[in-house]
Amino acid sequence: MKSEIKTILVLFCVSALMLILHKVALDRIFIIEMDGDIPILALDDKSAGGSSSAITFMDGGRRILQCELSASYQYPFCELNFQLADLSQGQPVKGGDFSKYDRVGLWLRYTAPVDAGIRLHLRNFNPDYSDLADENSLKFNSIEWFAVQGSTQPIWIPLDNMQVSTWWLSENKVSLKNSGPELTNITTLELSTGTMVVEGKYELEVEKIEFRGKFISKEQLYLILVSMWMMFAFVRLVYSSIKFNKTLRFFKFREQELTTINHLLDNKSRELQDRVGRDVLTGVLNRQGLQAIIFNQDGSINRTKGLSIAFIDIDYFKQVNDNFGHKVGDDILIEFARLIEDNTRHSTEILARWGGEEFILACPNSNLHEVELLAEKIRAIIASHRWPQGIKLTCSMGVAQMSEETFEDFIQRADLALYQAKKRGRNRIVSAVKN
Ligand SMILES: Nc1nc2c(ncn2[C@@H]2O[C@H](COP(=O)(O)OP(=O)(O)OP(=O)(O)O)[C@@H](O)[C@H]2O)c(=O)[nH]1
Repeated sequence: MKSEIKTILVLFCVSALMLILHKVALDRIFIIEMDGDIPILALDDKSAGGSSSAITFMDGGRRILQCELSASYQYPFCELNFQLADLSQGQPVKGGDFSKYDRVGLWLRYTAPVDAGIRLHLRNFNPDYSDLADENSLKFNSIEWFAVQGSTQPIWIPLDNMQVSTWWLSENKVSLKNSGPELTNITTLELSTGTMVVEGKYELEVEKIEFRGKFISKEQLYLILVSMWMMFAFVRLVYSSIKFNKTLRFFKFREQELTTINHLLDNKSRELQDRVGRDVLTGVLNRQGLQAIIFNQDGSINRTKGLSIAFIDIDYFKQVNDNFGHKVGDDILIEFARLIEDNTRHSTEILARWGGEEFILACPNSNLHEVELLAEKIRAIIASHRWPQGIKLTCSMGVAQMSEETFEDFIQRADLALYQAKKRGRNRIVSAVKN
């Protein structure tokens, strides 16, 4: 941001400097010296059949034109003729390109019998309409102005004010394409007496003629400035978009990272929840796990057809521990749980370790008769299974179907039935009395 402000300030200063420089400097100047190399002639209307006479000479650095104007010709004139290019036949015409200048300054004094005008002609050569054999075919880019006598020096004339004389257009039958002012190949500059003249003596003193323009036009300067600012805006836009994309990519990456972490946390939390609900030794559900399945969120019991359980207890398990050691006891517990799970349907028959050597087989959609049949099947499997170390193992069960009672009362009824099974000699099933 800081560097951006710096750049804007620099651009602003450069723009201001360029505008100021353009205003006060960077001038293109061309001076026509009165006693220099440029041939300067005095011309009059004698060549057109008139009888005016003109002479020129230098006086203290000033070019003087003295003219005796006679009305014998329809358009009498005298002029100072500055020859800027060689117009000899057979040579390519190399005039001056005055289109590069904005204005011309004239340091002159004019004396006339009346308040007469004065004319400036910039004659242009263009092979489209000019013929070296005919001096009159050079285009007349002209201007005539009045109030010359006593005017402040210099007189600045904007070159945009030059116009092509209409008499010249019609005399030379110039096409529309070539009818506008043209200053690219100026061969001659003429300072001539005006159109509304009377007979008498005229004198023109010229000290200096100076053309001025700018090396860079206003339009070019504005184009450079606008391009500069547009370039800055473009670079800034590209930079911002790259930066934005980078930030976007970073945030997307972070989002992916967070999603992965969330997944991991989810899995961990599920794993922990699972561990809390499972018995560490046998891997089957524990008390908590069973209750989480049996109870709904609102505390009600999840049953459609009915909930029946078999409360299972291994017979004389203490003796197993005592005779074969706790480790064997553990292995027996693990195998006992696996055997029951292998012989039940996991989707509808849920085994949980209630504590010690006690298990509950819960059947959420079974009635008492169905669970009695299942219990009997399991009892027989346990009793006939080949246990390690040749151990003979049996189990007793109390089975019950839940009725309108609390879960605790229901378990207690099944427990009582189990107690009865133990009392009646073990390795058997007793159904709980109905509530
Ligand atoms: N190895 C092992 N033994 C356990 C575990 N939990 C409980 N026991 C043992 O299980 C035995 C249960 O004994 P009792 O309650 O007297 O019952 P029993 O010997 O099975 O006799 P009845 O139930 O009356 O048939 C105790 O010795 C406990 O130490 C366990 O996780 N591992």
